[in-house]
Amino acid sequence: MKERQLNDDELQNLINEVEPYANKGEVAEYIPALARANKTDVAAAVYTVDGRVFQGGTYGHTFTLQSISKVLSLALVLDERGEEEVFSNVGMEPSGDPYYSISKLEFSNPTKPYNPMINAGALAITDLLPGRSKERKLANFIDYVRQLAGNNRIEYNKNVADSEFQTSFLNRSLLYYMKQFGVIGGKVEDIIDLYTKQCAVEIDCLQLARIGAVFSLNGKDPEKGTQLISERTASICKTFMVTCGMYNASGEFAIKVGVPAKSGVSGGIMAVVPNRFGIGIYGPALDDRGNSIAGWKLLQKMNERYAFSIF
Ligand SMILES: NC(=O)CC[C@H](N)C(=O)O
Repeated sequence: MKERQLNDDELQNLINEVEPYANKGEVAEYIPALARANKTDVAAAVYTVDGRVFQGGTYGHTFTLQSISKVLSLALVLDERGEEEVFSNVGMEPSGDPYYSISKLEFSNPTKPYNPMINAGALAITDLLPGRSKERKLANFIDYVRQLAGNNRIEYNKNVADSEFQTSFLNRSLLYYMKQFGVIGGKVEDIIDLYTKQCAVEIDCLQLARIGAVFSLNGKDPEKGTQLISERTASICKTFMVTCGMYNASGEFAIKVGVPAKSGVSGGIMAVVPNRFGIGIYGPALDDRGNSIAGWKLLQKMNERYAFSIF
């Protein structure tokens, strides 16, 4: 088994090789609080399905989930409400457009966001989170992340949530458009409040790698063996990660790395190597399509060394 060679030193060596790429990227600035990230940070953790852990780089830091939260809210909503309800509101096709794009919404008839990994679809999924109030929905989401990450102190970062809430004009536009056509049941301001908090849930690489390991194990907790996500839901989520998880670079990522992965604008990437390990990466310098530039390179190098592409 190739991953036997993986250890902290190997991981650190690979991180050293990709660190220079961080200088070629830019941190996200459209959410003011994210603009303060340290551009040169690169960190990674690997959580194997038998519970071994490897870490390297600046791995102590926490960061916010941002778009990685989309795959977790989808998992929770699918298990709570079932496929039929979810996919009557949101589609299954990659859009090929940037995550914030509004253009395809107008051309879908009936109005339906293309998939749950772009903002329009993710906002529609947030509207379906279980709970009678937005406070309850947020608490349920955070509890869920805590279980997946194996840490019950996980919280959302209020500064990052406030900062996005005050500047989310485009996401509000997507919501108002969908509200007009009946895709959204709740109030726009409630959904934007909940969504910005969901995106601001704070995590570190190791916790993210552990969540990846749950997906690698088809939904099973790597320590307790309990089923945290149903097998069917885990499979749907992994499929969306392959087809849409790296935004409009998902096709190139499938060719160059070849595993389910989801990135966020904070610079996080969660990658899932089925039946082997979960990977959590943080590198806030982004490429022009919004993926961590060093994180992508690191996964590419890891695939070259450990041959984990599923294709
Ligand atoms: N790509 C992302 O990570 C986007 C998430 C961010 N909260 C937004 O909606 O704009």
